[in-house]
Order: sequence, then C-alpha cells, then structure tokens
Amino acid sequence: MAEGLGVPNKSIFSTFITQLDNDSLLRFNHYPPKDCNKDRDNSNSFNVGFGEHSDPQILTILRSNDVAGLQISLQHGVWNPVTPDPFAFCVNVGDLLEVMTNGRFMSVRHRAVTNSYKSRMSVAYFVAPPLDAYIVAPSVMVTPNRPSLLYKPFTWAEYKKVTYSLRLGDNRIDIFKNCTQVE
Ligand SMILES: O=C(O)CCC(=O)C(=O)O
Ligand SMILES: [Fe+2]
Repeated sequence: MAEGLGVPNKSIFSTFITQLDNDSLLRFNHYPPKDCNKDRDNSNSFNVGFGEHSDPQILTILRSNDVAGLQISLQHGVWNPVTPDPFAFCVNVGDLLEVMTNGRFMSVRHRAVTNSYKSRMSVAYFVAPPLDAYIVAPSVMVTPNRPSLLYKPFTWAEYKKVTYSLRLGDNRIDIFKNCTQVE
C-alpha cells in the first residue's frame, strides 16, 4: 500500500500491526438460512444478518464460504453484492486507514444479508494497532490535492471508546474531522 501511495517509508502502515501489543482480533460469523416459512408471501425479501457499518480498525481480511451475503455501499442506500469466493481474501479498508491515508483510501460501508437456503460463514481478521497508538496521517499524505489533515489526531483507545459508545451503523469518523481546512 505504501508503495502504491508513493510513501518512501514502506513500513509506515505496518509497524503498528507487528507490535506485540497490537489490538487485532479474529471474529467468526455464522448466518443461518432465514426461516422461509415466516416470509412465504415475499420470497424476494432478505434478512440483515450483520447491519450496515464500517470497520473501525485499519484493515479487515475476510474469508467466507461460497455463500453470498456480503454487500458494500459506495453511495447511500445503494448496495452492491460481493461475489463470494472461498479461495480469496476480501480486504476492507477500515476507518483508521482512511485517517492514516488522509482520505486517499476510504473506509467502506458494508453489511451481510442472509439467504433462504444455505448458511454463510465468514472469518474476519481485524487488524488494529496498540491501544496507545497515535493515529495521524504521515506528512507525505498531505498533498496539493489534500493540503491539510482531514482528521484530528487521536489514539486507537479514544477511537475505540467512541465506537463502542455509538450504535453499529453510526458514523464515527466524522466526529474526528477537522473543521478548518488550511489552504
Ligand atoms: O460476514 C461478512 O461477510 C461480513 C462480516 C463483517 O462485516 C464483520 O464481521 O465486521
Ligand atoms: Fe464489518
């Protein structure tokens, strides 16, 4: 990523992750098939298994079985299905990476829906820094196109506290937006 972004220090994004006290976690999700009998009149309906949200950490590395369900939203209210591939990893940008890249990479809103015939299973590895890590975009991410820091610096502990004080789908990254843009 650093290479693609033209950042000379290649370890700038990875140093947090490799620290022993990193706060990464692994989550196993199981979405049983929805109960068709409850929805006999509306066979096109679906249940939301995991509500709309963005992942607060740096990156999410997701593996699933071959059952569809993951959807991403690039525009409010428009959902795009992600084709399931049990041999691939789906990598989501989390809120912290959006801050660390000064908005170049955008944290993606997503959700998982259930279907009526087969269980979806997924394993997500949420890559997070140590709690006291200071989250701020490196100066090289401040460019003529983005001449100032879009977000105020904060620690992961502060961000995590805000995340857990809000509901899953609430926008939390905007709370840390800098109001004044220096030209
Ligand atoms: O199961 C999925 O595909 C998505 C899971 C997810 O978004 C999460 O665990 O944060
Ligand atoms: Fe997620």
